Amino acid sequence: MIISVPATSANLGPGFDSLGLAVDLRNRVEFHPSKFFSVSIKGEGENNARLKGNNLFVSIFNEHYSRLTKKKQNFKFTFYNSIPMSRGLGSSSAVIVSAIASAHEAANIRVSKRRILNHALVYEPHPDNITPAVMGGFNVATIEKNKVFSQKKHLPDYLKAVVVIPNKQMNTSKSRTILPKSYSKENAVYNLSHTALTVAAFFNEDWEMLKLAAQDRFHQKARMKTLPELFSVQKVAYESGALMSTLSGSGSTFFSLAYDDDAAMIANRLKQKFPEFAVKILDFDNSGLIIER
Ligand SMILES: Nc1ncnc2c1ncn2[C@@H]1O[C@H](COP(=O)(O)OP(=O)(O)O)[C@@H](O)[C@H]1O
Ligand SMILES: N[C@@H](CCOP(=O)(O)O)C(=O)O
Repeated sequence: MIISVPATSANLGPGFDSLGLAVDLRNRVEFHPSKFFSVSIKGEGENNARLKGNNLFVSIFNEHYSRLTKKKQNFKFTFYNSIPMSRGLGSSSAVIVSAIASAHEAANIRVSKRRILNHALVYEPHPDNITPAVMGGFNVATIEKNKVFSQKKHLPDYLKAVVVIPNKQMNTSKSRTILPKSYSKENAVYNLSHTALTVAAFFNEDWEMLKLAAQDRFHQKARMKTLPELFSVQKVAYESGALMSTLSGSGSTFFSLAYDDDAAMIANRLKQKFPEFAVKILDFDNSGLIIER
């Protein structure tokens, strides 16, 4: 059995903790019961010894497996990781979602995606990454009484993501500590109206509206200042035809959305100007969590 979960780009400018979409870059896990516990990692994190001993996936998996079965069982886990860690592409959400889904599969208990999402909220209290990780597509999400309420929009094939992935890791919880504790009414209204416009533009497929809509006064600037080259990344992406260009999650990745026909040129310009950063063109993902039995 293989369980896979896509990378996600959260916030999308003004939609702090509420907007996110999924891209076609997946972490996969295979597992089966075994006499001895073992972890093998291929791809991202394969040289990180810490992940063999103290692994977020394993601790969440064990918690759910013992809750569901009241039993202890060793498993052999093989991880195939494509999502870079702490770069604003939702690696922690992917791990949380796949661990919860895997534990249910291991316990032979069928569970809805919505339920997996609500379990995931316990480990990641903002819903903007976990929602597209589970559901795929573009999502707007909120929390009421410890549950996620969300709406999804499928993303068309003629759009691509162009992502610039710096080498620098930005830990999400640390990056949240640099944000202001409160915002003025003016800035709150600014973000509220821009988030609403971004959501409407996605649902109405008014892609040309996104550049104006996806402006933020809550978090981007403060975070980008820790890696100032990101201001130039955004400028070059827009000059080269990006429809929107925002910090991905808490960074350090920069996410741009573009028409299929423009994506290669945008990526080439970004590669040329920022040879020190990885640049990838990705499809959007509309599936979210996939369980292949
Ligand atoms: N493939 C993985 N396997 C195990 N743990 C992971 C994996 N990916 C991410 N993590 C955990 O999530 C942490 C990164 O979380 P975070 O800083 O929120 O990054 P991101 O922005 O990518 O979600 C890592 O330090 C690690 O504890
Ligand atoms: N809304 C969160 C999103 C964090 O995304 P990540 O991919 O960096 O974990 C935030 O802005 O802190």
